Amino acid sequence: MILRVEKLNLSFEDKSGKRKILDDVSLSVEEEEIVGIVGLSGAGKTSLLRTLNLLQPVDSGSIFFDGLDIVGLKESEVRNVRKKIGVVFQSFNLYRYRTLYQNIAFPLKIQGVSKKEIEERVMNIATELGLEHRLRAYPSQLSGGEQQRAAIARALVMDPKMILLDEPTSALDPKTTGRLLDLVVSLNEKHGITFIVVTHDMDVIKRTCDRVAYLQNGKLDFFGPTHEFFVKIENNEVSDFGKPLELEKTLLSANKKILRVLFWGTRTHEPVLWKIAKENDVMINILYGKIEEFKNGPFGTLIIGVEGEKQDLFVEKLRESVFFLEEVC
Ligand SMILES: Nc1ncnc2c1ncn2[C@@H]1O[C@H](COP(=O)(O)OP(=O)(O)OP(=O)(O)O)[C@@H](O)[C@H]1O
Repeated sequence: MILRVEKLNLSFEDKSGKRKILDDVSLSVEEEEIVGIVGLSGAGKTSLLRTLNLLQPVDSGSIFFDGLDIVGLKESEVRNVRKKIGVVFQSFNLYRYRTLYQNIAFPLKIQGVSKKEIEERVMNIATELGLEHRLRAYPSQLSGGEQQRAAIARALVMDPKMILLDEPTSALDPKTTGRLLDLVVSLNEKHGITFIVVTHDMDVIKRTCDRVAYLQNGKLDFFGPTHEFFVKIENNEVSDFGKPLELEKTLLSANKKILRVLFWGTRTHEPVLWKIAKENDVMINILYGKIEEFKNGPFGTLIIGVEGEKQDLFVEKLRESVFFLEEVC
């Protein structure tokens, strides 16, 4: 385990008085995991991320990073911890009057690393991130995707154990987003870096995250595997990520029973549905279907209509074989 947060509490004082922003938040992150933090705007996601890098002092609670409780450390010790935790802010925070090379080199320079080693490390990272041809450019001359990668390169150059990303795709188009997500997964797999990602973008969660933390009004409402989080969404237990597919009234009236079925992992590729329908002599009608590639396996959603005398038995058997089944009507 690389990170363990225990009973973290944070409040801010403004004109209307003291407001609780994080309420007894506890969670743990394994080494080499990618964890997403999601929730409505104002739920406390960025505040949580800032506490993890000690940019935000907390009221109470502990943060164990790499075995050490980092809450309440002296300034000199904080600097040592920050070397191991990279942060990429939503606004990138690149130095405007420094070239890309100087931006990436900056953290090494203030650590007193030799010029030769800086050159080597910056070149290696710039090449890995496809930025080697842009090293002389200033931030304003870089595209949004390049600026994002520059900010990641600057975090990466310190050889961190964990990187915190705040809304990494909010300024990117879909193609650049795809490239960035591939990069995060490859850095995670190749360098074993743990990532914690604050996002509103469900593609980020699906494609990169092993587990999801869902914050609601500063409380941790859910923390578990990505596919289980999407079941929560399908179940309408979280209100901010859109409703599951709305079914047309005409479709509903045309079938006796409508089921929403979720498959996860290798089961997604098995002909479970056809087999159980055949065994129970029911007719099925597929109204909607999709399979998405999540980081930890394929995730299938099916909406089916069922007709036949043994439809109740069919539902019972199918429920045993799939990840989630709900009778829509
Ligand atoms: N320095 C501060 N002083 C006072 N209130 C603050 C401060 N920073 C954040 N807040 C408040 O704390 C709450 C949580 O903010 P935070 O930025 O953590 O939410 P969030 O979930 O990241 O939201 P978003 O998705 O909109 O970025 C908000 O109501 C915000 O106004």
